Amino acid sequence: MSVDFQASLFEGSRVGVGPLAGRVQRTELSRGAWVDLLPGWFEGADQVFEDLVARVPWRAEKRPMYDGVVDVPRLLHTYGTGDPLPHPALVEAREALSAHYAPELGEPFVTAGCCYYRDGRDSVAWHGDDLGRGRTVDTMVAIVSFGSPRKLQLRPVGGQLAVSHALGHGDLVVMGGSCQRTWEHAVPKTARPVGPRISVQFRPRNVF
Ligand SMILES: O=C(O)CCC(=O)C(=O)O
Ligand SMILES: [Fe+2]
Repeated sequence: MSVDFQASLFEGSRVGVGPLAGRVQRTELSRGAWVDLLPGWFEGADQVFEDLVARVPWRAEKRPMYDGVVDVPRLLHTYGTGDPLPHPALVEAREALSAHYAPELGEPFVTAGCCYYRDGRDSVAWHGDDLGRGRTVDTMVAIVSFGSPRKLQLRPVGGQLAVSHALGHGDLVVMGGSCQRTWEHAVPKTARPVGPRISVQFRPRNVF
């Protein structure tokens, strides 16, 4: 096999992220919250999706509800600070996000939460990522989406649904400013026949 042929093979199957600067579109919400969007940030998102399905040690969680326990309707795994990530493209993504947002955020993204929505019955209810510092200070949560598009909805705390983004294959969304404490987000269930979706959320230290 010639070197040229090998190079063209690699070119056609590049997996990784594109540039962020000048491409991310910011929408100011109210109360000091904002959302950045970059559709199609990932190249080779198909391959990343396949690899994540196979490599992430997905687990089902249960949580207490009334006098019993119910299944959390999605599969999960969180990579903590320093844990090796399951795909080099995720390392590339985390480094690119940390570099791009450093002037505003002042610290790197360090954890990667992974969620696997198997079909339209899997979902996450309205919440803010406010169990850690997100409850009291401005921060950022960057989400990359793979697989079937699903809606990410946003509303001000105590208010009506205000923003809905169909997050597609390889898309980036970053929630910033006061978003985790003044706004809530959700991925609603859908009766439409949808395929599986994986979401990877990059967060700074002690944001979850
Ligand atoms: O699936 C998503 O994009 C959102 C997940 C989310 O909000 C969370 O896990 O905190
Ligand atoms: Fe969240």
